[in-house]
Amino acid sequence: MKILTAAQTRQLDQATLREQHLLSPELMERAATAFVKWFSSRFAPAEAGEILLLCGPGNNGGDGLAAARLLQRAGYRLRVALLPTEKQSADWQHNRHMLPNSVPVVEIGPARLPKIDPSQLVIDALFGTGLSRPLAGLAAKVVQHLNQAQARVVAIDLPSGLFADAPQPVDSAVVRAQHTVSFGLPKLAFLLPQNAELVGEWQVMDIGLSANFIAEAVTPWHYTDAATVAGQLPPRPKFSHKGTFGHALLLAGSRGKMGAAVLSAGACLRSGVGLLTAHIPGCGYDIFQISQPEAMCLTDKQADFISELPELKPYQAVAIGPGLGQQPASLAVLRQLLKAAAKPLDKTGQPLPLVIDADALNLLGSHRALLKQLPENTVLTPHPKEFERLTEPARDDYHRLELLRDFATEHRCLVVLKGAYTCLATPTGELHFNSTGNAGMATGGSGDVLTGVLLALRAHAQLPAFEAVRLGVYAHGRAGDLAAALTGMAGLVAGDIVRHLGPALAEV
Ligand SMILES: NC(=O)C1=CN([C@@H]2O[C@H](COP(=O)(O)OP(=O)(O)OC[C@H]3O[C@@H](n4cnc5c(N)ncnc54)[C@H](OP(=O)(O)O)[C@@H]3O)[C@@H](O)[C@H]2O)[C@@H](O)CC1
Ligand SMILES: Nc1ncnc2c1ncn2[C@@H]1O[C@H](COP(=O)(O)OP(=O)(O)O)[C@@H](O)[C@H]1O
Ligand SMILES: [K+]
Repeated sequence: MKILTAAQTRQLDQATLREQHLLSPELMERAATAFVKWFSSRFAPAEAGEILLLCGPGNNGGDGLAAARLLQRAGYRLRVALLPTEKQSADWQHNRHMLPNSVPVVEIGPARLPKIDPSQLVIDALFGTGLSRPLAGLAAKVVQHLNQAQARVVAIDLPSGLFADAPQPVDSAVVRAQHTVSFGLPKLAFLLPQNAELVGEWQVMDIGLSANFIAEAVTPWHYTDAATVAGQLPPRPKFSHKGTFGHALLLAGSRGKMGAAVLSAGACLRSGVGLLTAHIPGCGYDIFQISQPEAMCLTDKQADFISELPELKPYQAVAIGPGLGQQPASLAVLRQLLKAAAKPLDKTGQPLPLVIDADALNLLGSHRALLKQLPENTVLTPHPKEFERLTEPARDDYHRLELLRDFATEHRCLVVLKGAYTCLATPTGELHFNSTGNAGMATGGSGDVLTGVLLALRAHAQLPAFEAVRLGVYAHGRAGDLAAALTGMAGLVAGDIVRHLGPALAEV
């Protein structure tokens, strides 16, 4: 699914009107109907009490007025407060005329702010994608008044004052919504941690916008949902054997962190790899062999950390990093690996697929000259702190996306910036946000599991690099969701994600 800018969203509305021979009030009616469908599925009229609808001057306000009419017809009680302006949009005026007189309407003024009860439901239809500058004056005052009231707020399309696709100055007035009900496609703003408390829980409703326009729209931003990855995992042919699905090598673990190696290995095995060999420090031999009997195991001459790189010929992909530690000898192994992987090992002429995680990323961050040696399409899986060590501190989440895009294009690699909407950056500068996963996965070892999943999928001969990583990130989050449905979020541990990888991959 694509994510468009606010400007493209307006063009999309226009393209839809042209293509479907609609009048613009008809499209607004679709939006309002979709909003009311969501609203009535969440709040029964009796539970909603008297709703306050705050209405701005543009089409977002127009959506609000149309929704007010439909809500009243559906048995809800509401009053409307209008933000005064010199001009209102044509569709706003149309819906103002359509609003029955039985809905009380008042005009807001500097000395006439609407009374808002903390227990009240408020619908925010002040501003949407047409916001052209940060809110000031009376509009800002209304938003601050609303936020102070601590009422439950449902925003139409966007919390008012929030830009759909760009940061706003700190301290600017933005509605804090508990729910945001948007139309057509998700907005970039919904996916960034800095906006979480403004957007709340969000939902996108289908209003039949032009599929042709969306297909042709050029955007770096994408959203990976179930439809994106459906059918992407190649089926296992009847006569396949363990050699068909690749032999993966995992370099992981150190004293006290053998669990990372065990979790990664388990995830790799549960993600369909044909064979897995782990190279681990001597101290981990019993731990590893007992907990992962399906994997083969090579032990390092060092007891507590990894200091040797095994012969790479047998392997179709290598992952390094989970629980590795940052010993100089392990850094030397990473150096050798980058050098060896860059030289094509087989007749395809492709470099050996690598997945680099955790301490291997920290080693790259403290020896940045090594970044120049990353083979093309290497997968890096930093969380925001690890990413900062590879680049620089970001001013905000939007700046972090810029740094991410620049990093992936400069080093021609696939960077998985982990988080609530994990963002995969590609060598061509695309950013793919993942839709699956939950806060239960914010627990030690979840990232090690992801490394194992990606290792298995990069070892799969029939999966191109980008598709493998996008699919792996999606399946990892989906496994977390399936696990949390059983354990609850607080009770979820990384091993639960491993146990649900099978069903998650079976779904796609
Ligand atoms: N087109 C369609 O058919 C559909 C559209 N849809 C709906 O339309 C919404 C977009 O509508 P929109 O483009 O009219 O913009 P909207 O967000 O209402 O605000 C624009 C108004 O606010 C003003 N304004 C801006 N910034 C301001 C500020 N800081 N402080 C004060 N004023 C400010 C601006 O004035 P100006 O910038 O010209 O000064 C203008 O008057 C979209 O979010 C969705 O809800 C759906 O119904 C689907 C079908
Ligand atoms: N709030 C969240 N919502 C969705 N996924 C999350 C959330 N928090 C963490 N995750 C996922 O869990 C994993 C955590 O990785 P990481 O921070 O490396 O953990 P660890 O180092 O303990 O293994 C990432 O894949 C991340 O996307
Ligand atoms: K709004």
